[in-house]
Amino acid sequence: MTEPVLVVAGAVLDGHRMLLAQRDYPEAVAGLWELPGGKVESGESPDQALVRELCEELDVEVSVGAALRDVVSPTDSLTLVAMRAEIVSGTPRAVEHRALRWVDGTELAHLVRDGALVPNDLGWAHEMIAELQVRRPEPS
Ligand SMILES: Nc1nc2c([nH]c(=O)n2[C@H]2C[C@H](O)[C@@H](COP(=O)(O)OP(=O)(O)OP(=O)(O)O)O2)c(=O)[nH]1
Repeated sequence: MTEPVLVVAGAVLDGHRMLLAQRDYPEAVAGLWELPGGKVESGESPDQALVRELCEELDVEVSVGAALRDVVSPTDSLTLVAMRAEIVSGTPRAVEHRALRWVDGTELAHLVRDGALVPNDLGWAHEMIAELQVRRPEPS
C-alpha cells in the first residue's frame, strides 16, 4: 500500500491576525482561501517542509511553532497537518497564490460563514478563530 501524501500548512501569525492565501487552481477550489503550504518531500521533516514551502510560496523565512490540534485526513491518500509559524524575515507576497490577506478572528469567522475557505481547513479555522479572539488587543 502506498503511504498517504503528507501536506503541511502554516498558520502564520502576527499578533491577533493570521495569513490566508487564495488558491488559483484547481478549478474546484480556485478563489477559496487556505493556509499556505504544500507536500512534505522525501527526507524532509514537516517543519523543514513548511519552511521550504513558505519560502517558495510567500518569499519569507519563518520559524515553526506548535501544530494545530486536528490532523485532517480527507481521503486515505491525503493527510494534512497545520503548524503555527511566525515570519522572521521578509514581507509575504503571493508567488503562487492569487492573493494574500491577514485576517483577525472575526474576519476568519465571516469567511467560514460565507463558504470562502477550502473545506479541508474548516477544522483548523474553528481552532484559529478561538485563538485569534483571545489574542485580540483590548480596546483602548
Ligand atoms: N497548501 C495547502 N494545501 C491544502 C490545504 N488544505 C487542503 O486540503 N490542501 C490540499 C490541496 C492539495 O491537494 C494538497 C497540497 O497541494 P499544494 O498545491 O498546496 O501542494 P504543493 O505546492 O506541494 O504541490 P504542487 O502544486 O507542487 O503539486 O493539499 C491547505 O490549507 N493548504
